[in-house]
Amino acid sequence: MPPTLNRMPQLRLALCQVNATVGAIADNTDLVLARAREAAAAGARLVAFPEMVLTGYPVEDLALRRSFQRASREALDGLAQRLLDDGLGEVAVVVGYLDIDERARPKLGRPAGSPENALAVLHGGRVAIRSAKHHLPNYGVFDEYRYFVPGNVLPVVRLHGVDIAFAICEDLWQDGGPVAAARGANVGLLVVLNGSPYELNKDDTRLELCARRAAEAGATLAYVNLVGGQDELVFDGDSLVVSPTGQTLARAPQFEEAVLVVDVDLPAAGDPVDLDAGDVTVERVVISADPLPAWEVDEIAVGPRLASEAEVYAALVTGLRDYVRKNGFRSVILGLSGGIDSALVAAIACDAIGAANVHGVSMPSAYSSDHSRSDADDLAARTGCQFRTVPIAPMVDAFQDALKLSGLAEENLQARVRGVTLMGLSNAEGHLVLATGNKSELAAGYSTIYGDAVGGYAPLKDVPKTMVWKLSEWRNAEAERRGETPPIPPNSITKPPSAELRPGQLDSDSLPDYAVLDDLLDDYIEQDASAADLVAAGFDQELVEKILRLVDIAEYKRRQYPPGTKISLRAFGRDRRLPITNGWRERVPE
Ligand SMILES: Nc1ncnc2c1ncn2[C@@H]1O[C@H](COP(=O)(O)OP(=O)(O)OC[C@H]2O[C@@H]([n+]3cccc(C(=O)O)c3)[C@H](O)[C@@H]2O)[C@@H](O)[C@H]1O
Ligand SMILES: Nc1ncnc2c1ncn2[C@@H]1O[C@H](COP(=O)(O)OP(=O)(O)OP(=O)(O)O)[C@@H](O)[C@H]1O
Ligand SMILES: NC(=O)CC[C@H](N)C(=O)O
Repeated sequence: MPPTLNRMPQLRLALCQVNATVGAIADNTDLVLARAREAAAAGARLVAFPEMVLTGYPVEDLALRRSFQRASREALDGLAQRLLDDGLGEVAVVVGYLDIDERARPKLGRPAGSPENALAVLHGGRVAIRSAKHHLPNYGVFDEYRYFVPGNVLPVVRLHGVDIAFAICEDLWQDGGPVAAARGANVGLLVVLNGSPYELNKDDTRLELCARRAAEAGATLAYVNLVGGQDELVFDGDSLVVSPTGQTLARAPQFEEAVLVVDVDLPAAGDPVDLDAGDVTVERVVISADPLPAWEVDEIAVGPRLASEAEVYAALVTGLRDYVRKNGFRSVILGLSGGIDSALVAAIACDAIGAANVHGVSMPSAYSSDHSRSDADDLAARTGCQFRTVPIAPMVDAFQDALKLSGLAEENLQARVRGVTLMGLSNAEGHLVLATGNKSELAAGYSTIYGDAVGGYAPLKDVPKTMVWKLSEWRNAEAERRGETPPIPPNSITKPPSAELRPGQLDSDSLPDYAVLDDLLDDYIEQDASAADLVAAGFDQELVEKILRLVDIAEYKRRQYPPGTKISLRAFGRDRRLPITNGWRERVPE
């Protein structure tokens, strides 16, 4: 860094969007150390990691275990020492971790020793300052009041002549608290550690939020987020830096690990002032008061944004890849019906873990069409996945001889024999079974429980059927653009959907057109619209009553369905918790 004329103090900061694994404290600590080394080698003086990076996020009830709390604290102290031992003692490193509040909190009804969602700034081999998250999210997928006690300290560090405040994720989303206190404390930089899960278009919301909060704090805002999958959640990274005037100074790629190194000009720290901090206590520590010699700041580095389909597809690939990898699997298996759902799941799986590790099984029954076999065959040829055929008619016949089922019971037998077949092959060969159902089917209960609903992970669980078609078309077009073979057979995209459980069966025999169904479901599930709202919005009353009833009575199926990647504002699972035993039915008033 050649010295030039200094106007404002400068700082090179690094935002490390890393893929931590929940519970794997030792591995996460190694990961932090490796990325901190990389950032320091690139000249960074402040290196920031996401929320609870040492434990992974969200830790759920692991937060309540004393042994886990202690391990997190020990990892923090060990990390401070290892940074020093590695010659990084002069670099300030901020990490999120699980801590313990030693005070009793009688007003909250919490004893001494309650868990905290905390951050610590490490410098010179020790913890320079620490604090706990103020605002605990308790909506959607979050349950933080169940675990944590809130903090009330805004930590401010003077580093190379700049005052820097730190906060954690939800602290940014709520008015007041740390952001307002940062303004009162007259800081030049606000660093926010995040564990913010992906939802479609959330990157736009975050950018707008960061710009607004930077203006409110009167400070440059650095936002660092996790990346990678954790059960039903996917973290998309999207770390960024915005100036107090709302200019995006840097932005990391989505769904990839990255160390975003950014040079920022920041106002020199003045005498400490703590105006109007409300309920927040400002704690200050000086690490280094003198500014660094100035240098030419790097150009603005703003990574390109993904279009909607590309973004959702990347989320689904990331979610599946990390579920497979983090749970110790190497391969997956799924039934290939020649239909669009199983074709898209296969394409996602091939992109996630490689076609050689994806095992497709065609399981024709007496009612299977010729195209169900030829389209499945075509998919295997296009993707290069492993492929075999297991005819199920003899097994179905054996059950039928013993049980003499008829109607729906007989139809569902085929789906159940396929479930048994896939689970048998999973047990024997060690593959994770993928369920292929989409959000529209799951909403309407249109799947056979313990049949095609068996599996360990369900990639399309939060993807409505109309989006299944869009993603398939996008993935094929993307292949064409890259000069590759489109993975999904065009016939699977264009043919009418059918469960093929009886001759000539079509989804449209039981369900309305998927475009209408998805619109209605979006209003009912994502917006909590009532039956009256839906009729007022123009949906046919009979259809509204039929579909809402189907959705309500299928809650038991959803509870038993495998986990799958969340991509929407309200995914089935933690985002939408309804009683199974439920006497409430939505009706249009007379
Ligand atoms: N509240 C409750 N709590 C716990 N269990 C409950 C329950 N209500 C019913 N059940 C159980 O659930 C059973 C009924 O559920 P289930 O056996 O699934 O059967 P069911 O929902 O009646 O039928 C499956 C439907 O899904 C369609 N399907 C099947 C396969 C694939 C596809 C596709 O396109 O992908 C569509 C099929 O055409 C049919 O319309 C009952 O026999 C009972 O044992
Ligand atoms: N003949 C078959 N061979 C292999 N698997 C099958 C077969 N039929 C159904 N399945 C499995 O059961 C799932 C449910 O498929 P089904 O054909 O009943 O309706 P779907 O929801 O339209 O799915 P798809 O679009 O994949 O056909 C399929 O995705 C597939 O995994
Ligand atoms: N971990 C958190 O506090 C996340 C909450 C926040 N509203 C988000 O989704 O980004």
